[in-house]
Amino acid sequence: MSQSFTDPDSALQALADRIATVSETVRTIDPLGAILALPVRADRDSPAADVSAMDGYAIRLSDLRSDVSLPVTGESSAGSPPPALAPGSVIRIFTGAIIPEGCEAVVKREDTRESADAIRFTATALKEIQFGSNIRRAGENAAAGSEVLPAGQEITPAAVASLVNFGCVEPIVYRPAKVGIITTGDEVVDPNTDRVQPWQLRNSNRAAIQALLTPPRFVELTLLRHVHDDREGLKDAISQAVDTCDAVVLTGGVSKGDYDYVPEIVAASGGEIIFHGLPIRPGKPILGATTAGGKLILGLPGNPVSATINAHRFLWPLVRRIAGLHRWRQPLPQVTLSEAPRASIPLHAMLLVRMLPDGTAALVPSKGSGDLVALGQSDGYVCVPPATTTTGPWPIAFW
Ligand SMILES: Nc1nc2c(c(=O)[nH]1)N[C@H]1C(S)=C(S)[C@@H](COP(=O)(O)OP(=O)(O)OC[C@H]3O[C@@H](n4cnc5c(N)ncnc54)[C@H](O)[C@@H]3O)O[C@H]1N2
Ligand code: MOO
Repeated sequence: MSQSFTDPDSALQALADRIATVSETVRTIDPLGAILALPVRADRDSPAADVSAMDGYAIRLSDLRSDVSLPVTGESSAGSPPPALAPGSVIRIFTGAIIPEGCEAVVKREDTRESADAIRFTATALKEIQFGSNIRRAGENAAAGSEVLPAGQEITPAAVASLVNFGCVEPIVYRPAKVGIITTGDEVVDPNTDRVQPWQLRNSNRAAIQALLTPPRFVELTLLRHVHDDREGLKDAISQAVDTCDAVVLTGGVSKGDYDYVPEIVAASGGEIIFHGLPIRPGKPILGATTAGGKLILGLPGNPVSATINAHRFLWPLVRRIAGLHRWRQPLPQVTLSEAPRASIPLHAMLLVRMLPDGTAALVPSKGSGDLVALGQSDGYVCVPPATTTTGPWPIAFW
């Protein structure tokens, strides 16, 4: 039963609650951009031993005096085990090298006066060095066995560094979410069509949604179809897409026209329509549904600005969720508009904006949801609540 929602975020949440997430996992040696299916644990303490945080000298605190010249009796360099530290002497040590037995602090080189094979301490060293100074303790980042990366996290370049450090060279990740894009409409033609007639237009919706989903590794575009405004053709396309994909997004055919077959086909196939129509502009006719098996069917309005904005606002977070990301909803930063929206509408408005050098956002003049010029010139859109004509700050989503 389709529900009536007063705000788009609760509609998104209700749909998210009904869809199944990917459960199959794979082991990969090339994990960048994939989503961890199991937490990663430290295979040993990090750091693995007490190590020096600075280039300098390993000392005993009882030797930290102004009146002594201490002989340098050895060296602890990264990559080899250290010699022991005898009382009344120091050991030259390098960043990352293991702390010698008996050492209680490391003094930076620049806080010593160095001669050929002995050192004296400067006033700074005498004042500042305490037990443990410039020593990174074994296990201070993580103890062996503790969780260092949670399941459901995207493997970013930063996470790759962490994985490798803990010896996890073949993490277990979710297989990508399979998404199918079906565009509809007799007037819509391939962008490579030679002579586009006045009654035709190029398929910009497919290009926009494809572009939106292309960067991440956790998405696989499994099916790209265009179908004419024909009930049987659309039914077949949807059924084939549902068989092979985790999520199917359609554009066009969701409104109230005679050829708008999407809602009835979804309903007839046994799916559950969570919403059909939301108090948003653009995108009022949007349709959110699930199949009996919990797959997502999202029907976006055909108008290109509407399709692009709502793919970003609804499809993108839902695909992230299906793919297994725990933080599938990304919090939006707030921005103040350089001028207030002129008209007050009783809908949640998503308004195209461009960032200005002073950090405010200017509304991009737009002729409506078919205006691909305004769309192309925008940096993103702001989400303004109903009946609002103030400059905010409002949440902003960047493309
Ligand atoms: N009687 C009503 N009419 C309309 C309503 C309404 O509530 N009552 N809502 C309007 C709104 S809002 C929108 S948005 C559109 C959405 O309608 P559809 O989803 O059925 O989309 P279409 O009619 O198929 O197409 C609308 C528009 O977009 C162009 N289009 C379609 N597909 C593509 C594509 N792949 N690439 C580029 N452009 C595309 C299409 O040619 C139309 O110009 O309905 C209003 N009507
Ligand atoms: O989705 Mo419609 O774009 O509100 O015109």
